[in-house]
Amino acid sequence: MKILSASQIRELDKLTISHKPISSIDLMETAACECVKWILQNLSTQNFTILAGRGNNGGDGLAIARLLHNQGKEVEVFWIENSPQISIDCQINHERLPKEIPITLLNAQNCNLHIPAESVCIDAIFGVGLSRPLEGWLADLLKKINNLPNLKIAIDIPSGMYADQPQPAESTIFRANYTLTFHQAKLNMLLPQTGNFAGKIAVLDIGLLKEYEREMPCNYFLLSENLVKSWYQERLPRPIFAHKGTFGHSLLVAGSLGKGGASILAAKACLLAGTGLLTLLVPPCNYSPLQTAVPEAMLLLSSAQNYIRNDNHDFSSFKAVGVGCGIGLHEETQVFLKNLLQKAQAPLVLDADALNILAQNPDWLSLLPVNSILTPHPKEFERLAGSWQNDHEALEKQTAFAQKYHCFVLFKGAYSRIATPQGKIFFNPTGNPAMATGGMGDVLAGIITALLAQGYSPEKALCIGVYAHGLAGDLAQQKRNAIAITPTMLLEELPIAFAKLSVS
Ligand SMILES: NC(=O)C1=CN([C@@H]2O[C@H](COP(=O)(O)OP(=O)(O)OC[C@H]3O[C@@H](n4cnc5c(N)ncnc54)[C@H](O)[C@@H]3O)[C@@H](O)[C@H]2O)[C@H](O)CC1
Ligand SMILES: [K+]
Repeated sequence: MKILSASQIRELDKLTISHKPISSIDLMETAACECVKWILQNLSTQNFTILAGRGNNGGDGLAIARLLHNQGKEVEVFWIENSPQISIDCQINHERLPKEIPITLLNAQNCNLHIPAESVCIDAIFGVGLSRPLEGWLADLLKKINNLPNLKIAIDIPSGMYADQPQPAESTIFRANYTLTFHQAKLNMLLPQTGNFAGKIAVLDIGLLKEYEREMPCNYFLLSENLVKSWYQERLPRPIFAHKGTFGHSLLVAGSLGKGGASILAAKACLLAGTGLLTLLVPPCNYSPLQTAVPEAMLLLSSAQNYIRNDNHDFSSFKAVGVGCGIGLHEETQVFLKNLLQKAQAPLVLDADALNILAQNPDWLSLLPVNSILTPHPKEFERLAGSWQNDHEALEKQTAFAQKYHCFVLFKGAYSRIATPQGKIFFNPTGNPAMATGGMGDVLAGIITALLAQGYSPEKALCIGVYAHGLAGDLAQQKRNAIAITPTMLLEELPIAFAKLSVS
């Protein structure tokens, strides 16, 4: 699914209106109907306060007010003079508002509002038409609303948030629990500095014409369940006469003194994600726990007791190699990594300390085999690529890095994003904040390595792996409504996540 810019969405809007054909007022009605459908399906609240502006986002809000009223809900409207003109469709929806709905005008002179605590607060002040940061009484009004305890829903985009441009520092933005967004999530909802204001995102289909979207140039995509399923199912069902050799032999280079757990987590994930065979290269200090916790794995031992060193093991039989989880930064481990980069014959996944070693030896980046997969969290990426002023600069750095070194860069976090050497970025919608616990990355590295070993291309292995990892995290979180989950809890759900991806 493409993540178009605000101007492309406006263009798609126009094309839909002229070619479908549908009038703009009817498109607005569809948008409002979809919002009300979502509200009725997801909330049992009786009272709603609509904050509507004077542009088309405000028009959506006024239509939502009418439709909720028609459903027997208690509705109150604050009509906010946020722009000198009233859009035509907003005016029509103002005229359509039933007289029973109380409406109060708010402007610079009169901006007092009282919202009962039990009322759900719906923000339809600004949509994607926002052209400058909110100031003065409007900014003060939003700050006041943000301090209220009410459940808050933003329509299309939280007011004050830019759709696709760098957000000026200190901007005032409506802080939503949910954002009901039309057609697609907007880029800034998926980025760390602004995304928090959107809360949970629900994408509502309002029937914009897909054939025109297809032709619009775009480098940003949101992974959809259907796309990930179709990629995963390319290698399914498993042949009846399959044997362990059919699904590849993975090598994980992981662990050091005090970090044997990382190798155990990566190993378990690699097995559950379907590698046919698994060997780990580990230091002897991790030998016993690994043999006990993961009896399925074979072990190669480093000749150094507590860390990995270059022992000239033969890696030629492995179909994929994952390196880095808990390996530490010992200088002999660094030599090992350099040697691996120079000699690797199988696709590589570089995680954690493998990335930190690269950051300490930037010259070695040129040794990265083409199409290697790097899986940094933001701090690791900063060590590799330098710091950034805002999320958009971080996105540019990620794209540039992937293109320069012809590798895939996964920037981990909420809406983890995957940069390809061709300049595309895929955002991942699965996962949740309960997954912010140590060891989650080790699990992910194991999963991606297993998918590579089974023969998926680096791009598909990475996208499927990230999606499945987040999905398993969502299943584990939902099982107990947990605030935090451990990687072990996620591992338990991994087979279910893959099973879900294996059915159409
Ligand atoms: N295809 C769709 O997605 C559909 C979208 N709809 C809704 O329409 C809005 C976009 O509406 P638009 O009239 O273009 O703009 P806004 O309502 O966001 O803004 C109103 C108006 O305000 C002015 N303005 C901009 N910035 C500021 C500012 N900082 N201070 C004061 N005034 C400002 C500017 O002139 C704007 O025009 C979209 O988000 C959807 O909610 C359709 O209803 C359905 C189809
Ligand atoms: K809004």
